[in-house]
Amino acid sequence: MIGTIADDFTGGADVAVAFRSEGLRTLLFFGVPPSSAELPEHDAIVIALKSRMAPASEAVAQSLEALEWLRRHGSDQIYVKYCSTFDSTPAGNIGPLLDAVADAMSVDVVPMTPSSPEHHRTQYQGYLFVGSLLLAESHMRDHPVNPMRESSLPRLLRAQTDRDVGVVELDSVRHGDLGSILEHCTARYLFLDAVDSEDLRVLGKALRERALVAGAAGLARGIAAAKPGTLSLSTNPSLAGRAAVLSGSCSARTLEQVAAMIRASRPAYRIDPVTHTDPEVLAAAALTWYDGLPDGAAPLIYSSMGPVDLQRTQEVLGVQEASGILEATCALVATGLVSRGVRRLVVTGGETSGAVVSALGISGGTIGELADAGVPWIHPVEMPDLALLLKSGNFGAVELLVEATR
Ligand SMILES: Nc1ncnc2c1ncn2[C@@H]1O[C@H](COP(=O)(O)OP(=O)(O)OP(=O)(O)O)[C@@H](O)[C@H]1O
Ligand SMILES: O=C(O)[C@@H](O)C(=O)CO
Repeated sequence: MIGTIADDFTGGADVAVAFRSEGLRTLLFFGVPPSSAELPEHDAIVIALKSRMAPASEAVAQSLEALEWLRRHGSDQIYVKYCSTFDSTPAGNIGPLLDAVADAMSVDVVPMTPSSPEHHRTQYQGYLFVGSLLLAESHMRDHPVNPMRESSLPRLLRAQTDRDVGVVELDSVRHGDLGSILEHCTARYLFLDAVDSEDLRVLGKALRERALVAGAAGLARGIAAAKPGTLSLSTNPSLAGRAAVLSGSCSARTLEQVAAMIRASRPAYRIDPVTHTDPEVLAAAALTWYDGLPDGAAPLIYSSMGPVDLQRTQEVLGVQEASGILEATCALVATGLVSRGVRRLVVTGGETSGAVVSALGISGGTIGELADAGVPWIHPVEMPDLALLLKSGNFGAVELLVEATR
């Protein structure tokens, strides 16, 4: 049974879809479940944490708790899911987190790759590409909270760990003896090139019995394909009820999706943390605006903004402070929307989703139909009449928010 530790909530949904797409019965939890949790039959468990941007010590503690829970509940393989654009800071948290998990499991070599061709992320000669651009030349260069200014995966990881880092180049992935490469590897971390889903399937086969593997949803799917289940993804939407979008991501694709909502003449309300810094005040104003909308409106409430405005806000308030204010505000707005009858709630951004899901008291959910690649509707255990779409910052078609809330 594959147990996965994902470093944010949208990433948890993404990797859960990867397992479900290969027919695995997959349970998705937000945070570490209680020991007493009764579990339905399953082939994979994903525990999504809010550890990506947390202080490294906190991220490590959360991950070790998740690891212990997963091993106690029958996981014989652990997958550490990080972002397909390797979102992290020079201090972590990918390195510290992997160090802690690998040490706890006494694992010598951790094979991995962020390659996720479905999301246009590929690894070649140890470099990470987004579409046809190197990571550091892509939109990730100006990511609002973790700008990525380096494209070499070994260099990125070496800044976060003292352990050795190696690369297996594409030619060896395609034509080499991966078993022997892994057996003779002296590096703790081994980045495996993969540029298409066939490469990931080859890797999945080679890694299906490894105790610990890491990467994004692409490799997770490769491994699942090597031990597929029998479930098919739901294709029957059966989604209904009042809809709203709450957007806290400032990623490039989200900005385009927000613009599409405005172009589609959806009622839109912008939360501005510079005018007020009290989340209660900001949320109350947004909800008062919502209360004035006509029945059936499917509005957008957002703080998403482009890099120039964002930088100005961050200079005035501080990066962490601005995030803290807005995440707390989104959490309050989400609670208010659900109590007012919203039944289809779309949230953009991993950190924002983490704040919202925690505020709603949702401990997990089942994976429903896909709104887009890696973006499933989630049906929360505690609120079966609510459908939740947690959208990764850079995922989805430009019209995704409009379409998902029709
Ligand atoms: N106007 C703003 N000013 C400053 N910070 C903002 C603003 N709007 C949003 N933020 C903060 O930026 C962060 C965005 O991170 P989040 O993880 O939600 O999105 P993302 O990084 O695009 O998503 P993902 O991790 O799924 O790719 C949040 O902490 C959010 O509160
Ligand atoms: O891997 C990705 O890109 C996503 O699942 C993600 O982690 C977004 O936060």
